[in-house]
Amino acid sequence: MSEPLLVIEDLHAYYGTAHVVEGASLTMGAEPVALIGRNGMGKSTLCKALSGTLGVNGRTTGSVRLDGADIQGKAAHKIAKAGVGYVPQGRRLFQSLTVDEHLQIVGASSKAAWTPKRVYELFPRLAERKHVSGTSLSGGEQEMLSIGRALLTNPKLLIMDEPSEGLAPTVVETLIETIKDLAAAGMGLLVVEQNLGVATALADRVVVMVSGSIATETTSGQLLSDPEQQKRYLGVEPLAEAA
Ligand SMILES: Nc1ncnc2c1ncn2[C@@H]1O[C@H](COP(=O)(O)OP(=O)(O)OP(=O)(O)O)[C@@H](O)[C@H]1O
Repeated sequence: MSEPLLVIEDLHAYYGTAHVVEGASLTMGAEPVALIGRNGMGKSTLCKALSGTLGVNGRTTGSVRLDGADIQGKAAHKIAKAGVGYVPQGRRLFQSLTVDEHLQIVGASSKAAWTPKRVYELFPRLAERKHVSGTSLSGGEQEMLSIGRALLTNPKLLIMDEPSEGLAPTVVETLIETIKDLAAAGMGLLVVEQNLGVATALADRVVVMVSGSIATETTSGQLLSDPEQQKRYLGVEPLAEAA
């Protein structure tokens, strides 16, 4: 039997003395998983811990395996090389770099599955804005660039932190279709989403983070049909049409 795509066991993450992820465990295959939870529960910190981007004060313990390879506590570039693509919350682009420079600095091999050319085919809008500074793009274009940059590392697993944040509904719809296509082509997807509509459109399996660990899980169908669950897990008022 082959190993599951991602196995997280008793993962802890700290910023200095702040203990934020407190024993998170999750096993997932290539099927998309949405990670939800109220504000401050540690979702972004878990994403950072998995991608090696906690920063200078960050520290992790526990076990994280990607396709059987130990990636816990490794440097970000090694984790990327092992097959984790990370699209951070807020996109993290550079004002001093153009769209094209953002893609070129990844240093993707011209023989790799994902090249800048293929990213431009996926997002023609980026091709039109090739020479524009990363931070001059619209929110949707910035998200495309952040995704494109992550794809250039040819990930087996794409971790996305709040991809729909701050985007107009029509832009979100297009984005959902693109992300679904990537997942349908076999890329694993772990997506943090506070937007219930987006989370449930992207994944059937929904895991819930409470106080630094994965407390429970549900399905999109159950979540959408149960306003109580929505309130409990997300701390938001239920979707009007879900009642
Ligand atoms: N760099 C940091 N240093 C110290 N504490 C931090 C740091 N970043 C986040 N935290 C704390 O860790 C906790 C979890 O934050 P995190 O951003 O992971 O939660 P979240 O579930 O993603 O929340 P949100 O939905 O609001 O983004 C919060 O109490 C936050 O204040």
